[in-house]
Amino acid sequence: MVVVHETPPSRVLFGTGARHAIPDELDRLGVQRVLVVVSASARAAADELSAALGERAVARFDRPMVHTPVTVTDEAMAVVADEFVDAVVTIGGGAATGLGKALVARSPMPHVAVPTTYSGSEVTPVLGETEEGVKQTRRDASLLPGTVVYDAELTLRMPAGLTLTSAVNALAHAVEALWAPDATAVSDALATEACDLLLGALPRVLADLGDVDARIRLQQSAWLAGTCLATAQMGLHHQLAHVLGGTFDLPHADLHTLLLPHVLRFNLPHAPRAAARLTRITGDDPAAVVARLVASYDGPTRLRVLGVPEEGLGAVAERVAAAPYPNPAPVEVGPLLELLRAAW
Ligand SMILES: NC(=O)C1=CN([C@@H]2O[C@H](COP(=O)(O)OP(=O)(O)OC[C@H]3O[C@@H](n4cnc5c(N)ncnc54)[C@H](O)[C@@H]3O)[C@@H](O)[C@H]2O)C=CC1
Ligand SMILES: O=C(O)/C=C\C(=O)CC(=O)O
Repeated sequence: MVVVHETPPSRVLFGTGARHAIPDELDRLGVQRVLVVVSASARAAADELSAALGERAVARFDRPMVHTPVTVTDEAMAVVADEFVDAVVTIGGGAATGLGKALVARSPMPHVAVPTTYSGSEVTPVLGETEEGVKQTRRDASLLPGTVVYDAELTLRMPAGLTLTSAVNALAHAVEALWAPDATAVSDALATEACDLLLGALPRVLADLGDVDARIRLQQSAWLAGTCLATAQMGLHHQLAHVLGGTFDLPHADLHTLLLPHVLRFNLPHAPRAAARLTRITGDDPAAVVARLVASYDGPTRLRVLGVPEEGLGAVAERVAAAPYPNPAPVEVGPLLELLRAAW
């Protein structure tokens, strides 16, 4: 069998204070009319950037939304057109990055992504968009942000809950790369290092949210994990997150966090290589370790608490089983419904 490994070409500026290099990066790109897309949490960083850019910061859009609803993208596209925007800088979580990608898909232009969570979207050519409650996810090289700026100083105020769930979102990217049918020596190496680094750094950060060194390590693991998502195919875990998230408009990272132990339990008996690596890293049953980690920091553990109606689970199982993402365990309605009921 021949597997194809592609390394997506992103340029990464990494380091505390890296955000101050954004104006020079925009000079390098030769752009003049910049739209700043910003999550509510990153207003101060956007103000700082706008002041540094002066007249080049022609517009700001501050309402990116999780799961990238096309109605919100349409609003932002009107700003792109009205202001003759020729580049977008996104500062914030995966919702801001996703909106940047959706704009680039409609109006090709340079995208500088400045992530403030661990979603990893900034290094992937993946975009999920939601229209009328249905989330469609696609992959295209043109969606990958050209420049990524990782500045751990922008993550120091991330609360414990988001730190935990966003890091587990990253962990899920690495875990699924380990059992992906197109895993390669490179994706295995990235995924193994991502899991090891992340599981070491996360308890340190949760013990001291302002520990810059541990935050840097978490950001490095998110970068590695995002790169796994960029190169290897997603499986059942991401598919469940996308179908549930799009259908019930749920918080993305919370959903990943509560699903991961269940999907690990479901898949690991069918994925011996991934099981061996994860057992070596965790020193225990990987599903139990992740479940304990989430529970001990009061993370989300029940779909019903997120607001998913029990009677909606059957339709989710049927939709996923009708067109499953590639997955080591067979994806059939009955076992899937059991998994969902356990998570509910
Ligand atoms: N295409 C891809 O490769 C990927 C896409 N995604 C997408 O990204 C979105 C989820 O992104 P997330 O980052 O989980 O959440 P998010 O972008 O929705 O942010 C969640 C909340 O956290 C706040 N926030 C962000 N950074 C913060 C910080 N440093 N301190 C305090 N608050 C902060 C935001 O303002 C928001 O209220 C979903 O739409 C998901 O589908 C997620 C992973 C990969
Ligand atoms: O589920 C994830 O973390 C990875 C991919 C997506 O979320 C797709 C997207 O909404 O951009």
